[in-house]
Amino acid sequence: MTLLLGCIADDFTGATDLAALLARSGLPVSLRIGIPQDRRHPNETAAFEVIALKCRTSPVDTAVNQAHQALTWLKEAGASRFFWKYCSTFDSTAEGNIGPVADMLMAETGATQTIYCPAFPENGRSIFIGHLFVGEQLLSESPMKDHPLTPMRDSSLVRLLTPQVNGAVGLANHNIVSKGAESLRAKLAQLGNDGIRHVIVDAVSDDDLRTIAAASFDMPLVTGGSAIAGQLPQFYMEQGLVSLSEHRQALPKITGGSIVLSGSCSAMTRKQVANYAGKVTSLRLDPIALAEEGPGTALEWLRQQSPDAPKLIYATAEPNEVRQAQERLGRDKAGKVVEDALSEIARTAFDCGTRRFVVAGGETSGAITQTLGAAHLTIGPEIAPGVPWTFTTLGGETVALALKSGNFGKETFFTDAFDRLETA
Ligand SMILES: Nc1ncnc2c1ncn2[C@@H]1O[C@H](COP(=O)(O)OP(=O)(O)O)[C@@H](O)[C@H]1O
Ligand SMILES: O=C(O)[C@@H](O)C(=O)COP(=O)(O)O
Repeated sequence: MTLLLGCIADDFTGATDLAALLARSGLPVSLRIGIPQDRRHPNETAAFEVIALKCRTSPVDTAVNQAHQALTWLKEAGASRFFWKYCSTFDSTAEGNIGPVADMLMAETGATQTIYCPAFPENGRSIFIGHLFVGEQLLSESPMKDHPLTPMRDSSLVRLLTPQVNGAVGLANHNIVSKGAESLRAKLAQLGNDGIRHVIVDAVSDDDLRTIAAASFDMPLVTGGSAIAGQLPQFYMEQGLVSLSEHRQALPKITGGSIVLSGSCSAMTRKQVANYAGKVTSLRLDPIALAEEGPGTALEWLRQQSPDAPKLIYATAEPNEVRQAQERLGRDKAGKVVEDALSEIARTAFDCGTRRFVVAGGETSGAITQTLGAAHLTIGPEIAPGVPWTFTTLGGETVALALKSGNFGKETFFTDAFDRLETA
């Protein structure tokens, strides 16, 4: 099939989010974990190929290098348009690799200008006059200010992006976008004439995103959240680049035990963990104990549980508890001991017969998915906006895997997830 858009995502929950929104078009989406080792002939690709990297918190050189390898694979597979997916809350370390990756992708794809649009109105992320809001709060006043790895303390996307890119950053604000695609195209052209290659674009609604997609679908490179990507397929169809085929893949029925593993400390995950902990057997992990003793106690606990009983294992904690762990261990080590422990727990759960996994947290999902050895995910039904069930094969067994972004889903998400799988 013609590969319409080659996509690179900076984390795994972001990749499944992107895949879910592209899949709403009814066109085939393929999600590959890490840089694929095999080459693909253009006939063997889906309309949308997503490559999931785990580079959100990586140093610039590492992220640029990985994204370059992903781009090379996508080009060889036949892509001529590309999408760079980062978080709808623009998560980035102080050093920041969103801009450097975009600069590299522009150079390699011949893009003279690109847009930055992380807005995801369905999940409460909007951009107004270049400022990112989470619900009704500015990003810097939202719980994202306390993120364990990427605390976001500024809401101005222009200010956040400027030190990360070569050249100035422009803004196409809501007054422009609300006047329609021609107005936006004219603004982009004017900024381009002024030498501005990086443009933040405001969006507060799906209508705005449709306007932005209408003005940018033919750019070699578009960057942003999943929601702007989700608007692109209709324009490819309108251009006659692809048409909907009747063929829909049947989804597998998965039985076998279930587990929720949470390393996310995001505000919504904290509520979801509290909700689910009241319903199933659960175990809480302490990063300091993990650093001193390893995950042996948790693995033993897991082996003692009935394989069929639903269970929850989590390191999810309040911001002050995260701070304490980070003061004792350092930010990176605290994150890593939790990610390593949850990964080992996931592997043991699989060995004990677990076949339905829900993982909360982007970094956590990356660590667990890599440890389980998943290489290719098929996209299933959406549980909540941006969180689909996915299916993969591990050791000859089909496994259902839902990778939940920290702040996505309702309070009852974990129960919703297993209910959704029953009715899929
Ligand atoms: N109690 C804790 N103390 C310190 N760090 C933690 C704790 N629990 C989880 N972490 C780390 O916090 C990070 C959360 O990031 P992530 O998994 O991406 O979640 P989210 O999607 O909510 O951002 C991970 O590196 C995880 O290992
Ligand atoms: O764009 C989004 O918000 C998500 O797709 C995403 O990337 C979330 O990241 P985590 O909260 O780290 O899971």
